[in-house]
Amino acid sequence: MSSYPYSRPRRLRRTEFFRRMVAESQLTPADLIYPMFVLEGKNRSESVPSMPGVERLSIDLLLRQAEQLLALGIPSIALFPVIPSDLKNDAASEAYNNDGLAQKTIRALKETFPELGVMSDVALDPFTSHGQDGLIDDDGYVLNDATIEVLERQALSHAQAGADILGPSDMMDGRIGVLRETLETEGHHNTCIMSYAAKYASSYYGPFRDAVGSANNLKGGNKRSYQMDPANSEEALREIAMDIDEGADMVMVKPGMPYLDVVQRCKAEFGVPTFAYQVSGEYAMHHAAFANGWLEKDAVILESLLAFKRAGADGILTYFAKDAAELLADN
Ligand SMILES: NCC(=O)CCC(=O)O
Ligand SMILES: [Mg+2]
Repeated sequence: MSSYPYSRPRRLRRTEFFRRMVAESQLTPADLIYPMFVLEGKNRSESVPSMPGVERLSIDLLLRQAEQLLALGIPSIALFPVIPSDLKNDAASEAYNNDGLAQKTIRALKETFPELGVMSDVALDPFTSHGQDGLIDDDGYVLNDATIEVLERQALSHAQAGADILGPSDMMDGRIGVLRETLETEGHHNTCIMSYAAKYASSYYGPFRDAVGSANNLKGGNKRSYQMDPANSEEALREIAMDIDEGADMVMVKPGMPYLDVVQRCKAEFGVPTFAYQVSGEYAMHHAAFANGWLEKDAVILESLLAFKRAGADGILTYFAKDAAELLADN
């Protein structure tokens, strides 16, 4: 490499056409997955105060939104059901109800918009009375293998409903292998798994728990006995390696921006389709700054998402998906 004055990096920054010619990463609507919250009923929408612009929608309204997302070029949504408390119990039995809210929504989406990818959440926290992602023993410890048996039934019901992608977000050990095996045995060879492979016990999930109404159930409890310690990244690579080995088609790191180092290491080490989840707390803090006029909304949304691409992510789950796709269409 030659040095100054022969080399002047600013030459390639002088005009927009130069900057575009040498840009190393690009953000497109195809990189975005939009998480959506669905509730029972008709013509119902509820806002989530800690997530401005995010709404819980009944199936009819969700379908209308889905149409807009398709028009914007967003390839897939991630679906999260909001379950009324009288359907929650310690066994999470509503999770595998074939006529449950998630299952009904998946069917409606796939019937109406077969060209829109639907990813379902495989985890028990929306369905347990205690808000943990699994079954618990008398001490409140989340049981690994007993939980997997319920996840298996839940996953199968989602696959039968037509989900394109299962997103196990629970962090039980070994669940990817069990789910893959069940899918194969039951003839769902083409149902994909995007594993929440490195999901951290993060404090950035608060607004999501407001959105699905599990914050109260959790009663100040935490998920540190199964989700990862924010201190660790070697362990993340081991977790990801295990999930790939067990049959995950795609892997995810979560949260997003505070964990971009993990995203980068994952992509560099394994070269598999790698996704990151820009979680509710990241969305909320951006919005708080926008509302105060402290950050410029449009530019910061796009910069925050481009950062994931630069780190090596193939796609981003983000509540900004619609905003970003609209901005990209305008550009
Ligand atoms: N299993 C899905 C989540 O926990 C989402 C978290 C968030 O957006 O904060
Ligand atoms: Mg694991």
